[in-house]
Amino acid sequence: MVMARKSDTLSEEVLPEDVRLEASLRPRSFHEYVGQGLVVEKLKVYVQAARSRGEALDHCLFSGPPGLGKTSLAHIIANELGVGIHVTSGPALERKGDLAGLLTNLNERDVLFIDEIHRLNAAVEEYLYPAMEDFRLDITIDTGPAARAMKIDLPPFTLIGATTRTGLLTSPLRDRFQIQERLEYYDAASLELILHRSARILGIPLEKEAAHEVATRSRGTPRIVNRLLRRLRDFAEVEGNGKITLELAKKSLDRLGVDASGLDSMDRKILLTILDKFGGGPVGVETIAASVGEQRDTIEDVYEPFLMQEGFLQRTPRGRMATHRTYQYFKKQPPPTPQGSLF
Ligand SMILES: Nc1ncnc2c1ncn2[C@@H]1O[C@H](COP(=O)(O)OP(=O)(O)OP(=O)(O)O)[C@@H](O)[C@H]1O
Ligand SMILES: [Mg+2]
Repeated sequence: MVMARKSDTLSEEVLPEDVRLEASLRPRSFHEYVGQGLVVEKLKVYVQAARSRGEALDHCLFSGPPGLGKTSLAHIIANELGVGIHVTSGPALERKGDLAGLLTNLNERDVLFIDEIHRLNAAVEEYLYPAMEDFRLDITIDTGPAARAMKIDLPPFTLIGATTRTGLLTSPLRDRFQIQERLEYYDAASLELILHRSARILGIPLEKEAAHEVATRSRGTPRIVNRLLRRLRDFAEVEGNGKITLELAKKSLDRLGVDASGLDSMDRKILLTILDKFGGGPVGVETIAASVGEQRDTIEDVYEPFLMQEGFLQRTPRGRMATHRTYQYFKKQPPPTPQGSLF
């Protein structure tokens, strides 16, 4: 289990309490899965088609920032296909034998879900190619002069891979997924629906206006919405009458370091580093990572996509740059350039 490194940011890795919470709140069918409209519409068609032909669904690759619902989708697809799901992750498959064990245990049309598939090691990855393409395993028995190559037939199955960025996959692996979908950040309306659903399941009284406030301050991410709901419940029970009201939500979110634009403390730290230490950029992501004490991958997977979508950050060939909006947000004056104003 991955432990969070810092407690003052919203967007960090999965906390142990999330694992329990998510199991109870995870949507179980397409019907319960809120948002991602176009992706879900397409998947419904593919699933129905595969079902009616009695075939395994084509291999699927889901990408997108953490907490947007990749794992949930994999479980839903298996459910809707009416097949079993076997769950593992890239780092867990250390040796070819680990993968062979899983593959030879699959039933016909089952789903094999590999989370963090970009972290598969090269030997295991190559072993996966014939399994994906021809439902076949090429194994070698014995070593040295006695070594013999053997082929094992596998039942047709569906591999579902999840990754934060498709760019992290080698192209031979990526090309073997016939279905590739990218999950986007959720709009506030979808997050509100998710909040109300979670509040209902957990029995937490939640005002409509409060739900709207939380939804607009959750970095477009269902996992964060659910995490904040839990924290607000604590505030409501200890300092209020148990109900999450707009006033309580606003006050508690401020105290949690989540501002009105939904930026958390690490978001602000990154932007301020670019503004104050590097004159607004351009500055390389490695340098930013070192300055804020975060890993480069985390900056690229978790923080940058949201900051770029919200117009706080620009990626240029020479590095990351602050935008007009960043200066406005921090109430700072953009630096003058020889041509006059930068913007
Ligand atoms: N579309 C959705 N509708 C309702 N709830 C959702 C949706 N997507 C995600 N959630 C909620 O957010 C939680 C996190 O989702 P999930 O674990 O599927 O994300 P993920 O993309 O796999 O994240 P990671 O990259 O960290 O593995 C789920 O347990 C669920 O409660
Ligand atoms: Mg996941």
